[in-house]
Amino acid sequence: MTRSGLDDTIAAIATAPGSAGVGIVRISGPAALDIATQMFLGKRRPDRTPAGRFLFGQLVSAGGEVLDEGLCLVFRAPHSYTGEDVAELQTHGSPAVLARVLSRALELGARAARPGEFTLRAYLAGRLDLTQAEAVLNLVNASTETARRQGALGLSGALTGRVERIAQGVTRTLAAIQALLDYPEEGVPEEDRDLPLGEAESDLTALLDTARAGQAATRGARLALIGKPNAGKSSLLNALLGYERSIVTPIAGTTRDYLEAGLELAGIPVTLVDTAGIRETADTIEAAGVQQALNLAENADLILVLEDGSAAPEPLPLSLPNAGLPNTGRVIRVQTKADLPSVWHDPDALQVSAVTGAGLPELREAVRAALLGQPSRAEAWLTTERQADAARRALAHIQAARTLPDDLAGYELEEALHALAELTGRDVQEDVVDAVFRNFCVGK
Ligand SMILES: Nc1nc2c(c(=O)[nH]1)N(C=O)[C@@H](CNc1ccc(C(=O)N[C@@H](CCC(=O)O)C(=O)O)cc1)CN2
Ligand SMILES: Nc1nc2c(ncn2[C@@H]2O[C@H](COP(=O)(O)OP(=O)(O)OP(=O)(O)O)[C@@H](O)[C@H]2O)c(=O)[nH]1
Ligand SMILES: [Mg+2]
Repeated sequence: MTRSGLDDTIAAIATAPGSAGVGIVRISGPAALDIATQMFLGKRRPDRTPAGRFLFGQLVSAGGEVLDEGLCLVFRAPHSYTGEDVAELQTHGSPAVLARVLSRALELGARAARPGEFTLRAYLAGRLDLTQAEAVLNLVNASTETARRQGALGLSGALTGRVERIAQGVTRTLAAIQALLDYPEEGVPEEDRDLPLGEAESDLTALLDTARAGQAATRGARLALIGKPNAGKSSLLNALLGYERSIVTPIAGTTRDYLEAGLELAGIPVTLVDTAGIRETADTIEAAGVQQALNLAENADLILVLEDGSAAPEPLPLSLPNAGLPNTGRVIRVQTKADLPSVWHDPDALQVSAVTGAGLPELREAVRAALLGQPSRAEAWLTTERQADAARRALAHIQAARTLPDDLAGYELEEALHALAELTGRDVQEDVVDAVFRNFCVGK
């Protein structure tokens, strides 16, 4: 996506594909109202209508054919979502109507908008910062109440506010250090050095602690069920889902290919992944399934390791690829078949029965705790890896500054401020911005 072409007028269908009561074609840019006037016939012309009005009329083709009747909303720069002149054509929401209305707008000189281009224009006009644009994306994609709340909080500027409070503390120390470099005899008082930096460090650490929850809530989480054949993986998947999705038999090696199913768990959109039981095998097909299971475990956000409680414990013949990663809490150990007499005991394993449902609430709670932790729901969370990465770099610079002499600390604090400004998007490279907007759909 380039910044050139901001003089263009862009158009797109803003509503979801498929049939709906109403559909919207949005046109934004200097020619928006002119284009609308040529394709919308009502009592008043859009280009002679004051901002904030809507008109009723007919949408017409080049040859004068009536495509549909509908409404035209008129926005005038800078008072619109994009900050530009905007016309919204609200029609009956069928794919056929919307396709004709959009192509008429394109015929009249609009260019098809790229993904996220309306919101990009709002960002470039300074109407949204980058965390707010990311929040818009979260709102558009929100499938759970937690994701919606975080989207709304982010759009209100709450995340930027959190980041800016941290930046203020850093700026205060930086100013004191710079004054000291000019007037060395004064010395930096502790209330301008250790206190604000200590606070910035703990606030930033708390903010970073929300990143896992923020990403789980907005992007969803993948949960792999891993274990030996017959451990009860498919049965547990079915029990968590509440319906028979996966084949269960007493034969070891029933599941060969992996299988995914979605559910909402504590406000997180979760994809459960059932996998082939892990064992050494001469069967080529099964061996491929075992390899796949290990890859799925590696890429999962959380791994449920299942072991049959009614059978003698046997270590998995293959070590889990994530063992020893710093990312703790990625494994939950589950002792299955808790309704049968158990032949081993391990206080670290959760006892669950897919048959009676015993232990399922505790398992759900363990998953929730592993994915969300305890971040305050009222506060804005980091919701993207981009944000978390910037926050991590800022934290590292602040921590370095706390141990360094003043002249070197000043440099670290400048770098920390850069990273925080990247987080909000106040100081950010064009390719980073492009990467953010690439994730949007067309029409947003
Ligand atoms: N039909 C429709 N619904 C929508 C949007 C839209 O663009 N069109 N939105 C977006 O996709 C969201 C709302 N966001 C918007 C944000 C600002 C303005 C706007 O025109 N602001 C002007 C005027 C404010 C006022 O009259 O008080 C401004 O800020 O100056 C419009 C929508 C959600 N619903
Ligand atoms: N009593 C009891 N039996 C269970 C439970 N869970 C699974 N089983 C039985 O254990 C056997 C294997 O269950 P599956 O769910 O197919 O095991 P799996 O881990 O998916 O096995 P593979 O697909 O072969 O790797 C079946 O006979 C299930 O009925 C449980 O909680 N209690
Ligand atoms: Mg199975």
